[in-house]
Amino acid sequence: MSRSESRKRGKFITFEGIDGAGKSSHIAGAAALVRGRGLNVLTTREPGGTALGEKLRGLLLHEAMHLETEALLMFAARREHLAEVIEPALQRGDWVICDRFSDATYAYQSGGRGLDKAKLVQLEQWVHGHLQPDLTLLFDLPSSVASQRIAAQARDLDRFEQERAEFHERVRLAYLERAAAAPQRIRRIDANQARDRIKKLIQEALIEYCL
Ligand SMILES: Nc1ncnc2c1ncn2[C@@H]1O[C@H](COP(=O)(O)OP(=O)(O)OP(=O)(O)O)[C@@H](O)[C@H]1O
Ligand SMILES: Cc1cn([C@H]2C[C@H](O)[C@@H](COP(=O)(O)O)O2)c(=O)[nH]c1=O
Repeated sequence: MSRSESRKRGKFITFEGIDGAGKSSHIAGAAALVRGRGLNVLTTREPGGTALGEKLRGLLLHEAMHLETEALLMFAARREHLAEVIEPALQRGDWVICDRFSDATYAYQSGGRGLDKAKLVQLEQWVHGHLQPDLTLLFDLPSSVASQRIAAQARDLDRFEQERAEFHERVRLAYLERAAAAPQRIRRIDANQARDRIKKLIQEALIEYCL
């Protein structure tokens, strides 16, 4: 067995939630906590995280497309991301904190857009049947509050952010369903509270589950 094979695999942590839930604001802090324990940690995002994935992200966020094309491109970007970034890091023993992963495809493409979940189960099996996040932090927030946060940013909105409130509520419900189905992996965080309080909840979850 080679030295890299015998090394303990790093932890894979994902952050999820509807647009504007506040998850990205906490990724650097979570990474700092892990680094503070003497561990290497890499932060990344989906869709994206590789040169090709970032090009696909540009298309996904800004070009109209068939909903199956959208789901396939999400998984194509993910395949590249896993091969180029996530799996090598975990094998080195590094931790990976990823802003969204496959729970987002279930929530947005199935919950939000209505794609048959069975198709996503097949794609997930194909692309990462052997790997699931160790811990997923689900930032849960009513879509009305999330839209106010996005509106306050005063910038151009992408295709998903431009969707109606009902779309975002369906996405939220789909996330909550996934959390109920996998309580050992997905921890719901009430994102409708002060950043400091949320930071503390994240720290508690990381320590309890992984550190
Ligand atoms: N707890 C909070 N209370 C109030 N505003 C917040 C809170 N957390 C984040 N925000 C603000 O809400 C906006 C969205 O935050 P952020 O970009 O972290 O969300 P996100 O979940 O990553 O959204 P997206 O997926 O759309 O990128 C930002 O303007 C951020 O400053
Ligand atoms: C991974 C993934 C993402 N999405 C959507 C969700 C968001 O609206 C954007 C990404 O933007 P963010 O501001 O960086 O969160 O993409 C999706 O629909 N399906 C997915 O699998």
